[in-house]
Amino acid sequence: MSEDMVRLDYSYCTAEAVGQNGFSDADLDRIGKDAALMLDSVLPEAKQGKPGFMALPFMTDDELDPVLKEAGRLKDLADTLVVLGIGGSALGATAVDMALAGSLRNSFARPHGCMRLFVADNPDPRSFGMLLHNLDLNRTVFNVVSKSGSTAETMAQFMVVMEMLKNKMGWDKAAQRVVFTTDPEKGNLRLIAQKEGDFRCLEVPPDVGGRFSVLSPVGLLPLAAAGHNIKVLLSGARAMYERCLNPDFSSNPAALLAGLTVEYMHSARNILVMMPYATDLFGLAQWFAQLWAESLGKASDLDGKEVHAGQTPVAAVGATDQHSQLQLYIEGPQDKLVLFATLDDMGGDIPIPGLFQDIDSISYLGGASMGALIKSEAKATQAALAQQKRPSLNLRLPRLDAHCLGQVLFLLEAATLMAGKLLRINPLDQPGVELGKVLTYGLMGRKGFEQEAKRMAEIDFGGKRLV
Ligand SMILES: O=P(O)(O)OC[C@H]1O[C@H](O)[C@H](O)[C@@H](O)[C@@H]1O
Repeated sequence: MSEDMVRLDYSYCTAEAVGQNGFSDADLDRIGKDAALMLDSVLPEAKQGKPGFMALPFMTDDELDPVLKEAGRLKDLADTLVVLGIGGSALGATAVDMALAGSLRNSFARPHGCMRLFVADNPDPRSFGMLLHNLDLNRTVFNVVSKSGSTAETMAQFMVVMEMLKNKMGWDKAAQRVVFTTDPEKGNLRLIAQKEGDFRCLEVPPDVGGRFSVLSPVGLLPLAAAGHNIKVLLSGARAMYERCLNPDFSSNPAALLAGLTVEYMHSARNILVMMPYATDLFGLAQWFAQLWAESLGKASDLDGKEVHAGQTPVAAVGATDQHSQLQLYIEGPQDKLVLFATLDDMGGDIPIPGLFQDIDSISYLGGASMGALIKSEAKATQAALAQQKRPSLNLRLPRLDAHCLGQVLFLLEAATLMAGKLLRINPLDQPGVELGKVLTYGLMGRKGFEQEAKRMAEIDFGGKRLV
């Protein structure tokens, strides 16, 4: 196996490591048989690039060209890019930018040729207002990302920004500073682009759902503008695609991840904690939370039977959350599976100087390094969980670069699809989030949603009992 490969370590899911909460060889055989049936249905479609996210790693240079050209045009116009989008239209760009440029990326100047990237994903007037207040509009461009083109939060942000830009520089110049990423044919952004003419547009492939779209122009444009090598990101995803199409369960990391997590769901491990031991991977854990939650949290199975499937994802980060959540994971309810992610090469190390050698309780740190400390903590935490018969998995990344990240993104997407197939639910829709949306439309007075406004008056219990 190449040294560049992301590996899945499932040693802490075995009976040897966690007793009755782990799997024996016979269990693994059984899980493998179910997974083989699942792979029989997934692989022929995946080979055809279905569902749509399977084809994204294979975008050709011709398909990438408009993305790279647009990123270049934006860089010529400005040094700051603000993405207006939410959910799958926001989390992927944040995850990759945070991973590759660091959690503190917006606190310091970026290297030459790399735009500052802000992802404004919430219509919270306080935080959005503060961002707008601090932006120099002459040096800022905006990427409005919405597959549907109807998401209230994103459209509201767009309208606010457009008004500001228009007042400052007139409509035509303002429109040049805004690029849409949206469906090729449908939706309000497409309509506005057709009507107003001045807006540039990139396409979200119609068969790629928002939470699976990070490797489409949704994620690729902002990432290219921020200076990340999107071709290397895709090459990592391609390498993982090959491995996820392996019909042999025991060599297929996505099938293993899906098979083991679904098996744990069946034994009431209803919570999946993703806990990377790297501050800069916290965005990845948040991106994964949407992917896992929206894809697997379903009321009914493919036959319409009520199942209420799913596993609650929790985003944590090591070592930080050892000092906040770990107590619960080690001694609380036996309802969790922890998915660690660790880096073999932390990307630099900091030696700890040998100060205070007369204080035994800290002298051992002198001469060691921060990298050695965080790596020991990751190992110790997995082992400590196992001592309490708590299973865990570990995604081992050789290092934090675009190639490894491309592998991880694709692996988690493929595993999510496969988990959905094993659960016999549809992992590609999200019917449950609709009701809240239409009730909001009712409250906001949207035409055609008068019934929802009435309904809201009946079911709004908020504020009825205040203390
Ligand atoms: O890209 P958009 O159409 O604006 O959608 C943004 C988000 O909105 C929804 O509520 C969906 O639940 C998400 O899956 C989606 O990523």
